[in-house]
Amino acid sequence: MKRQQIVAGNWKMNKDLAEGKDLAKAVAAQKSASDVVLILGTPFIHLSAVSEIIDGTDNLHLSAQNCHQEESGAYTGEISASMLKSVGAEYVILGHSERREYFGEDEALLAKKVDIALAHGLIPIFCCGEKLDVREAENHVALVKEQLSGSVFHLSADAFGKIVIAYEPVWAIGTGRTASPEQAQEMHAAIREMISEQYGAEVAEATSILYGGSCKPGNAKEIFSQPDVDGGLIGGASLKAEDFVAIANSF
Ligand SMILES: O=C[C@H](O)COP(=O)(O)O
Repeated sequence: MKRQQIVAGNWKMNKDLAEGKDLAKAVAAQKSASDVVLILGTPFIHLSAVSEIIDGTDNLHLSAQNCHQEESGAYTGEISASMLKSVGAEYVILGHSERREYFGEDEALLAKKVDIALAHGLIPIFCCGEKLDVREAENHVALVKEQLSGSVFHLSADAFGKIVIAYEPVWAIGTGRTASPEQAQEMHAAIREMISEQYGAEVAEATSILYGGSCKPGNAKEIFSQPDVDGGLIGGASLKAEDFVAIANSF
């Protein structure tokens, strides 16, 4: 079965509204006619406007970068999954290392976020990945297994079949230091094996696993050519339409 190829941009906390609209318009104007699913992961306040801009396009989709784990209530400053759905988001990035590091998000909390996102019809792009010390101690595969076990392996096979996994080695995020294609392939194959053990080969074969961490037009082709790499979660390079679309055209 052919897996979905996905290139998702994570704008993080960048671009004011006017700049974000310009970026979305530029991506919409340049996008390729290929089968690649292109996702714009915008700040919350951009979602409505970007949703209108990409409405009617073939392969452009909208993602949020986080959601709260509860349905609604007294959580000042927070945004719920149903709110995201109501403004046109189809995806939500969960478990990003910056959320883990700066906002203390752990596996138990992320499991709740994954559940509520799915309950509202959002597709989680679930991030996992090790820090440098873990990689150097060669515990990276075990660590990623813990992350997946704690946050997504409680799902039924049906529910798991809806999600996207993003492997992002923390040491490669925003550092200019990319995982080598071999390092990416090793981990992606290991993740697919974990999924296979949990849900069987069919689900594992159908799951899109994205690579993230200093992915750029110059290195995307080599990384995406690995058999278990199904695309990328792109930070810095997603802020320039030309670079983002060039990455999408790297399959
Ligand atoms: O979500 C995206 C990743 O954190 C990668 O960021 P980067 O491409 O700037 O290294």
